[in-house]
Amino acid sequence: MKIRLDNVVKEFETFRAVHGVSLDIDSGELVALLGPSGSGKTTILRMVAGLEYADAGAIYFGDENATDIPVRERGVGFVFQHYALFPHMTVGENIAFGMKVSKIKRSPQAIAARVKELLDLVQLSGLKDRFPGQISGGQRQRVALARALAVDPRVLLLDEPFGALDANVRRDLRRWLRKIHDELGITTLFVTHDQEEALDLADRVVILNKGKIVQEGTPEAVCRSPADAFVMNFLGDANRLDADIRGGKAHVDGIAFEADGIADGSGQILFRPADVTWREDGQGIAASIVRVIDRPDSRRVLAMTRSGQAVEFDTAPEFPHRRGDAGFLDIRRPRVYAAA
Ligand SMILES: Nc1ncnc2c1ncn2[C@@H]1O[C@H](COP(=O)(O)OP(=O)(O)OP(=O)(O)O)[C@@H](O)[C@H]1O
Repeated sequence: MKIRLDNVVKEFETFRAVHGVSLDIDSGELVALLGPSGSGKTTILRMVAGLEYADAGAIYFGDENATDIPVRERGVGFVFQHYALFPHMTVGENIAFGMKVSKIKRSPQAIAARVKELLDLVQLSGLKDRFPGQISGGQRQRVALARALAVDPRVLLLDEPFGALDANVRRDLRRWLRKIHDELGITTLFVTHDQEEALDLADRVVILNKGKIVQEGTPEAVCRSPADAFVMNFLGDANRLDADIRGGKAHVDGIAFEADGIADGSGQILFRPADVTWREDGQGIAASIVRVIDRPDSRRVLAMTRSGQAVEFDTAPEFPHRRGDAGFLDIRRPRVYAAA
């Protein structure tokens, strides 16, 4: 099922949480809405679900305008971070619940067969008779997904479904979710504020800031060509140096970087800590080392340029330099932006 958001607006009293968002999600696509807290991700998801009404704009499911269709008739399945399972029902009963109350009547045998099929799918076959209090958090979220899938939704909506789990479980579950998505091919919209989760899982990432889409594209596209300084910063560690832009060049501490098409004035260059090489041969921005921090597989070095701007970079664990050593920062893949 294709989903289309056409200039959707949502206001809470005087506060505009979603500013005219337009988005096309292809049938079978897994799209992540990624953004900082308060950027409007959940509000957009709730409007797609029908739990919240849009103040302006329209939401289409296929060719049908679904804007005014009530939640129960939209054919959506949800998994939320805190969408608790019914504690007094077993895992099997939780999964069966939606089928029992659905308008589509199924025989008890058909429901039992579907519960078994879903338990196999989420790899929890042995836990049918346990209660939610007797299984782990990761298992509970897998049951929640099975419950959402039980009624054959046209669209799956996931709001930080793994948000409350620890990092290793999260990583396993997102690989698992991707696999299930590939098997079932249900159009899926996934909300997260975790960059790694979005990049790992999604076909396409939609990055939001203050209720607006700032960039959308494949994980590769948003990583390799961040649209602006916000996206560059939000997707990972980034160094930022003030620059003076003149005649298509960005000048920082006497070094010039390409800045084609950027108007003269103040600007900034951003680059990743992995894209810096420390040199002693005079090539790059002059700097001195302020601190060296050990990490399991690398060293993170903090340096200060002559104009007093801080830069962090990553090196091999064997990096021999220490606090106070002078050298040069050779920067690869710098991105130049006009000052915000
Ligand atoms: N029912 C509401 N009443 C008033 N303001 C609301 C309501 N729901 C959300 N907001 C506001 O709308 C903005 C967007 O909220 P939303 O929950 O969509 O953000 P989010 O990107 O999902 O954030 P988070 O990652 O923290 O969940 C926030 O500023 C929030 O305070």
